[in-house]
Amino acid sequence: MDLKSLIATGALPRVGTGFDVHALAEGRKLILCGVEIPHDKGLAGHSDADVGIHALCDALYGAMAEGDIGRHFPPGEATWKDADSARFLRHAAGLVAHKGGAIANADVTLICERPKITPHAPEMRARLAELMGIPIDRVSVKATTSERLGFTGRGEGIAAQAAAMVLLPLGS
Ligand SMILES: Nc1ccn([C@@H]2O[C@H](COP(=O)(O)O)[C@@H](O)[C@H]2O)c(=O)n1
Ligand SMILES: C[C@@]1(CO)OP(=O)(O)OP(=O)(O)OC[C@H]1O
Repeated sequence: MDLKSLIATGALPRVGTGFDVHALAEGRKLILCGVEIPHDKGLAGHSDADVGIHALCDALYGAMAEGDIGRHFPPGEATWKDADSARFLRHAAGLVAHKGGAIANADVTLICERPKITPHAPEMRARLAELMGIPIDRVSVKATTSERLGFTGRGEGIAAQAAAMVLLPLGS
């Protein structure tokens, strides 16, 4: 059902949050929120390590009380080796639709000193919106440094946090 009809039926707005971290390593592509970004290092992981998408998936699963990404795609399982994380986000969004719900909005924050995220944010928003099947004006991608503090400040890794609101029929 579309968002407007769900609101009219008194569907319950449910919020979810997600957080993820991946280490930066030489010889890896940097893929953030579904977009490949030119950088001297990429994120290490079993999958493509798209930290933004992983955090967003957890926000969607959390909003539905459906566990986390590792429950749906067990860590280290051979099938997910170098997997495109787009697949995980399509699954999370598909589960919302399967329950008769809709995604109201999503907001991702990437935490790193480098690369600069803002120039890539429009493309990231467009990709996330496409994968979730919602309009781009309901998808936000932001960035912050950690003022050179901690592992993100030292450039050892990138962290992401996400929030999403989902409307679900009552009782689902
Ligand atoms: N990797 C990043 C980090 C930050 N930005 C942009 O810079 C602004 C200021 O960041 P502070 O951590 O100093 O508050 C931030 O609001 C972003 O617009 C960025 O593009 N990429
Ligand atoms: C989706 C998975 C699958 O191996 O991807 P990873 O690259 O291992 O990423 P992580 O965020 O550490 O854990 C989630 C995993 O379930």
